[in-house]
Amino acid sequence: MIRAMRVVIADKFPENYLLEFRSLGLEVQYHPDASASELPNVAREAEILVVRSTKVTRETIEAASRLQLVIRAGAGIDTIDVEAASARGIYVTNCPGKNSVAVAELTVGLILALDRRIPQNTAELREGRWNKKEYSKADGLKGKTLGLVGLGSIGQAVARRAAAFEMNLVGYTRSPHPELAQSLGIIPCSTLFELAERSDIVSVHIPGNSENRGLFGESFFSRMKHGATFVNTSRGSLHDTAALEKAMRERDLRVGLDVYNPEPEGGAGPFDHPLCKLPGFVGTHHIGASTEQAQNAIAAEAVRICREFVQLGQPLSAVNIERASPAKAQLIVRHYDRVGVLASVLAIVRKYGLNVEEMTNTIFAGAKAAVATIRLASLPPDAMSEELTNLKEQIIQVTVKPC
Ligand SMILES: NC(=O)C1=CN([C@@H]2O[C@H](COP(=O)(O)OP(=O)(O)OC[C@H]3O[C@@H](n4cnc5c(N)ncnc54)[C@H](O)[C@@H]3O)[C@@H](O)[C@H]2O)C=CC1
Ligand SMILES: O=C(O)C(=O)COP(=O)(O)O
Repeated sequence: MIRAMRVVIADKFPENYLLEFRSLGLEVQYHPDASASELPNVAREAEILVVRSTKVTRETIEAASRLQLVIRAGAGIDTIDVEAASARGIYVTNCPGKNSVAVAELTVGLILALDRRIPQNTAELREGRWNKKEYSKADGLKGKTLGLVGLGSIGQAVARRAAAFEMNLVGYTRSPHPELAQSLGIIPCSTLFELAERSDIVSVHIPGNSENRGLFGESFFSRMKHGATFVNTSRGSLHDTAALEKAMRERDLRVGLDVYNPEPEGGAGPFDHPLCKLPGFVGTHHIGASTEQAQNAIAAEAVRICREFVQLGQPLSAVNIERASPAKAQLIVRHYDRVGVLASVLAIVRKYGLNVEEMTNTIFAGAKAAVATIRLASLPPDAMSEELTNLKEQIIQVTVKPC
């Protein structure tokens, strides 16, 4: 008997969207408080695993023997062992762009909070002190230069909001798009250091992958203007905390963070961080994506990806598909649509020791004939094409092309 595919949701998820998973014919298991160490057990029987920041380790991937798809209900995929998933042929997808506005709103909130010292104002009021004298000192944002590192979905959303504050915008990105930058009024910087030197406020919107680890260290902060502002709502692994502390103490750098390295697992727990006690610091609890609007948009996207997966057998936007195909040749076989034809073709390909990299089979109207496109690791010898052509009862035509 074929059992329904099981989707395990191992993080907090809007409950009304759980019904939508069920309407796809999926069996839903909801574990909102699962930790990374519980996940190998929780996901053991799952075909589809949906997570927010809960870490999906190699151990989970290897324990979940039925797993076919991991959906990161968010943007950053640094919490998932994508390499382990790829090694077992498991798709990994994220929900790009669906929480960008929420992160951009928080970024602007941090920038304003740092300029006007809103949390410090509130703390003094709570302690029963009126201190207009101290808190009357603020710069204002109009005419200040905001330097955006990363001009993807969130960087662009921040740029649009900063433009409303009449700020000047400079940007640095790995994937320059001059027309887009121009349309957003962003002046491109050719290096990260140029951005550091030109900006009054730097805001970081790049992934926390291994290449970007520690990108913001002493050499970057020492190029920032004295008294400038650094905001990171992307990942804690991107900045060097000790260098940031030094810059705060020696160069009056103001710092706004939503992300830390490390962060406590789960929703609540003790937290002791060296920057939090410094006067120029404003921070939040990795809540960039945590608005109802963003979580509904993320949940709707996770459901859409599941629907696509159930209907097509694959997600169309997995992050771990080999983009540069290793195939060197295409073997195109037009054949009769009969039992065993593809098996005969593949047996001959195997006899010649050729690895199949990709393969599709398209049926023509009436289901009498089909075309198989088999992409091979190397060009086959002429003898193989001849052998295939000789299968006259099964094969209509054989073509070989390099690719
Ligand atoms: N605080 C929070 O709750 C959230 C944090 N994030 C973080 O924000 C990051 C960015 O998100 P999106 O804008 O949606 O991603 P995105 O993929 O749309 O944009 C990232 C951009 O960064 C660029 N980039 C990568 N490395 C770079 C480098 N070294 N220098 C300059 N540019 C570089 C890429 O070319 C790309 O254009 C995510 O990877 C995630 O870590 C995302 C959502 C919520
Ligand atoms: O989407 C992202 O990359 C985030 O960092 C948001 O994480 P969260 O969904 O709040 O655990």
